[in-house]
Amino acid sequence: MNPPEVDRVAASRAAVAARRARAAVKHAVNERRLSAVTVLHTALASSESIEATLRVRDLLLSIPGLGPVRVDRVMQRLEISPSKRLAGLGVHQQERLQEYLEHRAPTIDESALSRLVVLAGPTAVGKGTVSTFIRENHPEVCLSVSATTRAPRPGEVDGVSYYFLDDAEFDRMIADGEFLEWAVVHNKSRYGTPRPPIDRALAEGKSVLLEIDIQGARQVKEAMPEATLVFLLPPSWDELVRRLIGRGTESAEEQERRLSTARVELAAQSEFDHRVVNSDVEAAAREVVELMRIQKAIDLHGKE
Ligand SMILES: Nc1nc2c(ncn2[C@@H]2O[C@H](COP(=O)(O)OP(=O)(O)O)[C@@H](O)[C@H]2O)c(=O)[nH]1
Ligand SMILES: Nc1ncnc2c1ncn2[C@@H]1O[C@H](COP(=O)(O)OP(=O)(O)O)[C@@H](O)[C@H]1O
Repeated sequence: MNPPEVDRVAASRAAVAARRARAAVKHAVNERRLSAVTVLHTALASSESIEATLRVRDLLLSIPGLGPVRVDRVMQRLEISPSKRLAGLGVHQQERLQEYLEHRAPTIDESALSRLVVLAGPTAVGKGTVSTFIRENHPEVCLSVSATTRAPRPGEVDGVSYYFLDDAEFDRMIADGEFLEWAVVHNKSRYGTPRPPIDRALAEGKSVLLEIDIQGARQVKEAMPEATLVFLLPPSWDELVRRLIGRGTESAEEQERRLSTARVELAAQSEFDHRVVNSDVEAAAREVVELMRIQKAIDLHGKE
């Protein structure tokens, strides 16, 4: 290699190394191992630092809870051009950015809790069918897998449909505080929402959907008031009865018991933030996902 070529190779290696270092900083902010304010301070302290070469836009985008639309709006308000790097900020821009990062950028709780949506409704209204449709068609939505003491039905897979536990293991999880909520449903089996996977998903900025009963929905609202509660309704009472009987998974006696619970549950619909009628599975699923999007937008943009 002649000298100019050696220079070119060295320069391109240095560029790759700098790109990797910048990506590592953004990743650390995204994982909340490093705060965006610390990155700004490091950049301002030394124009030679990797942090100084970060674009403001990329730094903002690495903050969980900030999407491109909101970032563009924030930058416009801070009067910082999209291509600006941290090292190139004027004094007033630095002050405005610092003030935003310290006081107005989303915090862990704000970005996490707002994306928790609970789907509840009476037995056989189609909660399972609608949430399965969402799981299969909207991979961006994280579906919580509940734990239960009831026996698996044919075709149900442990860890996918539910975590099927015995009473002792369920007791242990209650004692260890591992449930966000739990309840005895239909006066029979216990069902609960394991908390750690939800905290993890929310911390990663994902939307989480819980398909649980009404007692559980109330407990979630109590524990996390920011959660959005959606009530799934049948097109009519007769259709609900038809669906329960048509599913054929319960004895006549069990069906009676569930229908009497359903009457009480239908009366609770006014406690919910939104109501969705499940006439058509795809349309109902779309409506629920749309509500999650709208809710996310309100939570994120409404705070600006
Ligand atoms: N509180 C609570 N309820 C749950 C949970 N998981 C499922 N359920 C509810 O338990 C009820 C019984 O569910 P399942 O045994 O699948 O029977 P289904 O009612 O016939 O669908 C349904 O109303 C579910 O919404 C959970 O983690 N917590
Ligand atoms: N929109 C719908 N139209 C017709 N049948 C439906 C619809 N949604 C669900 N079902 C049927 O109703 C029955 C009960 O649905 P399921 O999802 O098990 O209810 P849930 O989980 O609320 O108890 C199932 O047989 C399902 O195939």
